[in-house]
Amino acid sequence: MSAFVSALVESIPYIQKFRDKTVVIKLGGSLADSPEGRRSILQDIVLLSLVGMKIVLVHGGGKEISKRLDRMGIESEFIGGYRVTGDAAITEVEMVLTGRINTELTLMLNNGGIKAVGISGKDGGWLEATPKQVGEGDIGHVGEVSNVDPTLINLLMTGGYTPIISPIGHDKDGKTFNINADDVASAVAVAVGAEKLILMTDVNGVYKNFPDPASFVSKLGLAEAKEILETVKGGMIPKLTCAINAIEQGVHTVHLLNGSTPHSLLVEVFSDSGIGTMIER
Ligand SMILES: Nc1ncnc2c1ncn2[C@@H]1O[C@H](COP(=O)(O)OP(=O)(O)O)[C@@H](O)[C@H]1O
Ligand SMILES: CC(=O)N[C@@H](CCC(=O)OP(=O)(O)O)C(=O)O
Repeated sequence: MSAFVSALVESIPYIQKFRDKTVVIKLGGSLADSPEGRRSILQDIVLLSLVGMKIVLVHGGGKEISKRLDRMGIESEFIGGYRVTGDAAITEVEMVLTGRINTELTLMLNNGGIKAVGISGKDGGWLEATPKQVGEGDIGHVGEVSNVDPTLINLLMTGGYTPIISPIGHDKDGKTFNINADDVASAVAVAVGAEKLILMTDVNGVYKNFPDPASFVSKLGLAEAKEILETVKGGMIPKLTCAINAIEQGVHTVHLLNGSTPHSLLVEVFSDSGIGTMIER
């Protein structure tokens, strides 16, 4: 049997298992410098949708936001992996996330062969937030998810549309919040009862001692994930935190994957071996 046929045959049980299941995929902004990686992820998403999985795509955009803020003369400062977001920054953040990245991904997926609809948390008012307390107190317009109403997302999926989500939320007074995209993906995965949450980033997954390749972890239970959370740094803090929260609230598995590796998404979902870090209860 050719390798091509073997791979197709190996994928049969996975296609059967995940048909009609909801999978939330988060695309990290760290992949902005890898257009090839991004294109292969979007192709994979088209394929997963065409074989019957219900995909919800949540995107970040940290790198592009930092570039934009730099051009505007606004300094980027992070506390615990979260961007301090003042009044001047929030307008730029929303413009990059909802105005640019969301529309670009939506267009690429529509041209790629599935029906995609871009939304932020403001459309239909489904994503409510409160000020996030980090360190000393709240850090401007940084939001913590306080409520997800999954009605709009479910409506889109039922109608055959793939929701593409920009992580911008709001409160009842009309204040706009910049929410970490991992946090939004995790909250959405819980609210829609997702089978899987897949976080695509620019590293292979979780390392016990980053970046020592020998310390890479391919499978983590909940207790071990909590232990490792004490040692990870930067953007891995919100990522691992939200992976743990998702599992504790009913999502079956969370996968951390390197989006720069071509078609890592297909390999992770459709093969026995997997390629990233899988976290399960
Ligand atoms: N223990 C660790 N394992 C893996 N990555 C880590 C670890 N500690 C810190 N990191 C950093 O976390 C980054 C991923 O977070 P982030 O840059 O926010 O990605 P994204 O934009 O995809 O959300 C990696 O590029 C890496 O530099
Ligand atoms: C509060 C906060 O930190 N928000 C993030 C939102 C974008 C994001 O999460 O992008 P990545 O997925 O690329 O990290 C930010 O401003 O960078």
